[in-house]
Amino acid sequence: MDLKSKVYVTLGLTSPIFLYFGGRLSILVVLWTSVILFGKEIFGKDNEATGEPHKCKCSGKNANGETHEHNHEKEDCCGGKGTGVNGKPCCGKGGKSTTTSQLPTFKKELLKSQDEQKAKIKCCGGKGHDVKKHGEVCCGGKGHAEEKKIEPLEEKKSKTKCCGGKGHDVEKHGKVCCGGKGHGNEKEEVVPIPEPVTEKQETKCCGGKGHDVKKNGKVCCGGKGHRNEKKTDPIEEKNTNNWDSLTVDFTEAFKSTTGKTTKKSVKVFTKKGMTEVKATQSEESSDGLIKSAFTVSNVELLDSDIYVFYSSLQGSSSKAGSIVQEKLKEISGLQKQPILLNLDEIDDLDEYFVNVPSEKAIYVLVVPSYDVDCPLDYFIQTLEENFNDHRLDKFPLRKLVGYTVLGLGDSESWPDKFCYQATKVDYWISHLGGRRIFPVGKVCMKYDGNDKVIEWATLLGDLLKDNEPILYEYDETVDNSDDDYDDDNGDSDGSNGNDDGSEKDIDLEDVGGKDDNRINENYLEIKQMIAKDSPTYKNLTKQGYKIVGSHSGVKICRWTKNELRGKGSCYKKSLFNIASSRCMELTPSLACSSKCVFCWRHGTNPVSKNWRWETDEPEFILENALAAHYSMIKQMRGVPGVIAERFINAFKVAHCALSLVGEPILYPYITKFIELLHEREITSFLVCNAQHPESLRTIGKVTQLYVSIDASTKEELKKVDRPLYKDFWERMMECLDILRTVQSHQRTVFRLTLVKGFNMGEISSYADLVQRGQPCFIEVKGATFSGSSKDNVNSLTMQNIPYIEECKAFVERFVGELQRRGLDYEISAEHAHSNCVLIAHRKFKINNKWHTHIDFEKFFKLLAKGEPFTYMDYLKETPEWALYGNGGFAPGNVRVHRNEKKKKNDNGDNRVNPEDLPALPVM
Ligand SMILES: Cc1cc2nc3c(=O)[nH]c(=O)nc-3n(C[C@H](O)[C@H](O)[C@H](O)COP(=O)(O)O)c2cc1C
Ligand code: SF4
Repeated sequence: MDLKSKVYVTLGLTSPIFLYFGGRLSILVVLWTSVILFGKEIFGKDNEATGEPHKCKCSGKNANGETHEHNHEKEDCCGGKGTGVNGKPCCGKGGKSTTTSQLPTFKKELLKSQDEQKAKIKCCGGKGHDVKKHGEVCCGGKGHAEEKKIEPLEEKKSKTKCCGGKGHDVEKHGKVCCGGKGHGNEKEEVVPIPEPVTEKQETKCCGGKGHDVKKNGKVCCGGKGHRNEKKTDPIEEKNTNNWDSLTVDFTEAFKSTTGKTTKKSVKVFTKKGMTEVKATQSEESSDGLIKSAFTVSNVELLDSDIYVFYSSLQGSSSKAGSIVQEKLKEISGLQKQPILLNLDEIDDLDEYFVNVPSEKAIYVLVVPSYDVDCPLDYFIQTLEENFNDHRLDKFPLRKLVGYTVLGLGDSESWPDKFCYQATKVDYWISHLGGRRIFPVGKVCMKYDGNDKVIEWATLLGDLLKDNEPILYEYDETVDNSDDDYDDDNGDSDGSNGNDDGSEKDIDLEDVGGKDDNRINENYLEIKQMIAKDSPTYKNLTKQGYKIVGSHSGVKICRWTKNELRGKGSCYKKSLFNIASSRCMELTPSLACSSKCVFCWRHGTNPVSKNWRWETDEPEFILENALAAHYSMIKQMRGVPGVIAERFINAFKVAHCALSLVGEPILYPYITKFIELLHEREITSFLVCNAQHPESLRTIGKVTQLYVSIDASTKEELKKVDRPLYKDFWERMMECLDILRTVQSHQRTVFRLTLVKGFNMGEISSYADLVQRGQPCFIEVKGATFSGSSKDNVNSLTMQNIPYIEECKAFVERFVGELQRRGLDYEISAEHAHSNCVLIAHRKFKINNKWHTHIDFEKFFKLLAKGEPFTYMDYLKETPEWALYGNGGFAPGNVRVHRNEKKKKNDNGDNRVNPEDLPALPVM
C-alpha cells in the first residue's frame, strides 16, 4: 500500500472522531491509529519479526558507481555498511543471501525450523563436537543458522535402501555407496567439496581417430565421447578461492581431544627462515579464529603407517624419497617404520589411491616436475581420472590420516613452472579427500637441494610428534588484527603473506616455493611424448634408438646386421619368410599401456592408457623413419663381412615390423600409416597388446596381425603385463572376439612370450583363449633376458628364462590340449636359436605341406585389385629347413659357433646367454 492510500485509510477511519471531538485530541487519535495500522512498515521492523525481506540502501557505490538498495532475499548484503531504505541501519549480517527457492532440500527444512533449532542447539564455537550425540555437523563457529541438517538415522534408512556394498549409480541413488555398512554412516556424503568446472560440451567427438589437439584444445577421448571428458585442470581454474574450498572439513573425521579449555597454538611457517611462529588462541574464544581444527593427538600420528612415495626420472626424487624415509625413521616413538615405494613401479595404483593399505596411513609424496613427458604424468592422470570416475567413491582418500607433498624442481631454469607437478599432485590428492597435514614443500635441486630436503623432512618429523592441532582453515581477518601474532615473519605489512588469506600463507617459499597463482596456462599445453631435451630421449638414443618426430622410433636389430653379414636371420625368416636385412623395426608410439615384466625399458618410457601427446603426421613419420633406418644401415658399410648385394637391397625396405617398444596401435593414425607402407610395397607386421579393442576393430588390412597373449588367466596377465587398464582382461577378451569376427580375414597370430614362474602353467586356459580368438598361428617364444634394474621390482632374472627344451615341452602339451578339444592346430616350424616354435592351423597344411610363409608379391597384387581377400590368398610353402625339428637356420648364411666359455652363462647352464641374443623385442 502506498503512502497516499495509507493516509486516506487512516483519515477515513478517524474522521468521525475528528468531527465529534475536533482539535488536538483528534490529531493524537489519528496518529495513534496510523501507528497501530502501519507502524511495522513505517518503522521498518526486520524480516525476522515481520517475515518480510529486509531492504538495505547501501551508502557505498556499486560497480556502476551508483548507490543502491538490495534485498536480502535476492542479493548480497553490503556487509553492514549501508543504511536501510527506511532510514534504519543495515542489518549488518553480511554474506551472500539466497532465495528460498535456491536452497537445497535440507536447507529448506532448516529454514522452517530455524528458530526451533536455535533454541535447542548451543553453538560449540567451532571446536567441533560429537556429531553422533549432537546430531549436527559442526557449523565451525558460524552459529547454527548455517548448519547442515543431518537427517535422523531412521528417516535416512527408510529413504535409502542399502545396496549391500555392491556399489550403485550415485547419480540416481543420490548417495555415495556406504560399502555395505548400512546407511547410518552416510553423513560423509554431504561433505561440500565443489565440483570442478567441466569443460564446455561443444566439442564434437572425432570418434577416436584423434584430432589436432592444438586447434581443438582437447585431449582425444579415444572415441568414448565427450561425456566423460576430463574436468578442468587445477591450473586452469581462474578462481583460486576454489583451492581453499577443496579441503575436507576435518571436524567430522577427527574428534576433539578434550572438552577442557586449553591454549591452542597455530603453527605458521614464515617465508624467510622456516621458523615456527606461534599464535595462541583460547579454544573457548568466540572470535572464530579456529574454524576447523585437525585435532589428532600425537599418539595417533606416531602410530600411523607412513608411506613415502616417489617418482623419478633421473634419480634425485628417488634419493630424496630415501632421505625423507630415513629422517622419519628417526622420529622417537614412531611405532612402525616408514615404507618407501616407487610410484612408477606400483602395479595397481588403485591399491593406494582408491583403496588405502591401512586405516592409519599417512602419505608423503616426493615428486619432480618436468615440462616434458615423464612417468609422473601417468600418476597425475590416474588421480584425475579417479576423481572423474563416477563409479568410484568420490573421496576415497578421506580414509587417509593425512598426506603431504614434497616437490623437487629447478627454479632457475623453470622459474614459471617450478615444481608445478607437485602442485598438481597436491591438488588432486586433496580433491580425492586427502587432508594435508604439512605444507607442500618445493625444493630447487640446482644447489644444495638435498640439504633442503633434509630440512623439510626434519620439520615434518618434528611436527608428526607434535600434538598441536593442524588447522585447515582459519579466519585471516582475526589473524591480521591479533597482537599475539609474531610479526617477525618477514612480511613488511605484518600479515602472513598473501592478502587473499589463502593457504599460500603457509607456503614454504623459503625452500623454493612460488606462488601457485602465478602458474600460467602454459602448463595446459599438450606435451611431446619424447621431447629432444628430455632424459627419455637421451636414454633411448643411448641405446641405439633413433627418435622420429616426438613419439616414433626406429632401431636396426641385431638380426638385420647379422643377415647383412651372412650370419643368419631372425625367426621371422624361418616362420614367415621375412628378410631381416630388408626389415625396418619401427614404432609410431614409444609409449605403452602396459608395463610388461619382460620389457627392456623398466619404466623409462612413457605409459598411458590413451593418446595424450602432440601428434606427428603419418607421412612425416614414414619419411623420417626410412631416412633414419637408412642412415643406420649406411653405418654398416665398413663392417667386415657385409655382403654387398644385401647391403644394396637393404636400402629398399621390404618389411616393417611395427613393434619394437611401446604400443603402435595407440597412435591415432595407425591405419593411415599402414596404408602408406603398403603404397610403397612395404609389408606390415603389426603387434598389439590386446588392450585397445576400439582401434583393433577399425584397423585396415595388415600383412600379418599379431596379438600378444602374455598370460592365460586374469591373475597371471596382471602379474606379467602389469596393465594400466582396470578392465584389462575384458579388453583382451574383446580383442580376441574381434580377431575371430571383424578381423577374421586378416592373417592373425597369437604371440606367447614364455616367462618361467609367471605364465607357463595354465595350458588349458591358453587353449580357451585360442578357442575364443581362433588365430591362424600361435607363435611361442621364450622370454629374453633384458637385464635387471634396481628400481624394477619385477624385472626378470636368468631363472625366468626358459630353456628351449622347456619351450618345446610346453608347446607339445599345448597342441595336445588343442587337439583334444577338436581344435585343428599342429606344430609347423621353428627357429631354435630364438627359442621360438610356430603352431599353425591345419588349413595351412595344403596337400600335406605346410604353407606358413607369405607370398609378398601376391599380397600387393591383391591389395592393388582393391577387392576383399583373405590370408588364404597369399600363402607360400614353408621350406624344409624351417620345419619343426629342422632348427630353422636359413641357408645362405654361415652359422657362427661361439666358444664354450661364451656359450655358458655364469651359472654354468646352457641357456641362451643374453649377450648372444638379438636386441629386444624381436619381431
Ligand atoms: C627436461 C627437463 C625438464 C624439466 N622441467 C622442469 C619444470 O618444468 N619445472 C621444474 O621445477 N623443474 C623441472 N626440471 C628439473 C627437474 O624437476 C629436477 O631436476 C628434478 O630434481 C628431477 O627429478 P628426478 O631426478 O627425480 O627425475 C626439468 C628437468 C629436465 C631435465
Ligand atoms: S613388451 Fe611391448 S607391450 Fe609390453 S610393455 Fe614393452 S612395449 Fe609394451
